[in-house]
Amino acid sequence: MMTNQHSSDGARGVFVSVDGPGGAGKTTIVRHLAQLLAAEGQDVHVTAEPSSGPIGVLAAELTETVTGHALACLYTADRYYHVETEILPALDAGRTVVSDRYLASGLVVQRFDGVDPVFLWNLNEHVHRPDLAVILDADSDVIAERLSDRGPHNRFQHTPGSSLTEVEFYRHAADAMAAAGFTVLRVYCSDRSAAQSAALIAGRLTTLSVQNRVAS
Ligand SMILES: Nc1ncnc2c1ncn2[C@@H]1O[C@H](COP(=O)(O)OP(=O)(O)OP(=O)(O)O)[C@@H](O)[C@H]1O
Ligand SMILES: Cc1cn([C@H]2C[C@H](O)[C@@H](COP(=O)(O)O)O2)c(=O)[nH]c1=O
Repeated sequence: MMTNQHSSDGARGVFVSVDGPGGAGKTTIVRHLAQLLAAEGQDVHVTAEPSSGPIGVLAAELTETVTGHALACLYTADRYYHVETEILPALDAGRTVVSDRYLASGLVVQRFDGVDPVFLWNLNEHVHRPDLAVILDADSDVIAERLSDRGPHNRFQHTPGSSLTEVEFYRHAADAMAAAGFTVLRVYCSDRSAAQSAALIAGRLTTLSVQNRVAS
């Protein structure tokens, strides 16, 4: 995977991605996190994948009907476009970018269609690294219950046992990313409220910013 070039003036913003199994609470936690960071005075840009750009809109439209490698390529194309047109410009403007789904989702979701994780990893090889990749982890029974209360968002969440499989896929993705040198924060969110998970992430971002200031 590509490593990022950081601007030498230290003005570039911080990029945090939040991924994890369906129903783990990504969207809810991102909302709390954005509020916390904004309350600290940060200029926060919340985004998501699929992005609202043309490839993201197409991917979202086709998710129920297109499968496998073709869909993986579409989501990865959206990711590269998302980085180029939205994430990097926001970071260059000094904003804190929080993405609801990013690379780890790209390493996981298409595995439900049988796509080889090595293919997914290679496809994403040049994706911009988040400063902090948060991966939510949870007891699969807890998130299966949250999903059934809220209702599934996509075909991947209809399969019985999908929560257990997805938890395992995200653990594998977190291990692979950590082994490749990503800064990964695993947040176990079965027994934490969304606000508590967001506070944990915000705390880690503060530590990272202090470390980066000391290092520069
Ligand atoms: N501790 C918790 N943390 C986060 N969400 C929780 C928690 N407890 C219950 N929920 C609820 O779980 C449901 C799923 O949350 P959310 O939609 O944020 O998940 P998600 O990971 O974004 O799901 P998806 O991948 O399907 O979009 C919501 O109704 C949310 O209110
Ligand atoms: C990034 C990414 C997303 N998807 C799919 C999975 C879902 O159908 C949507 C995301 O919607 P949600 O409300 O956040 O669950 O996008 C995918 O298949 N592959 C990906 O890489």
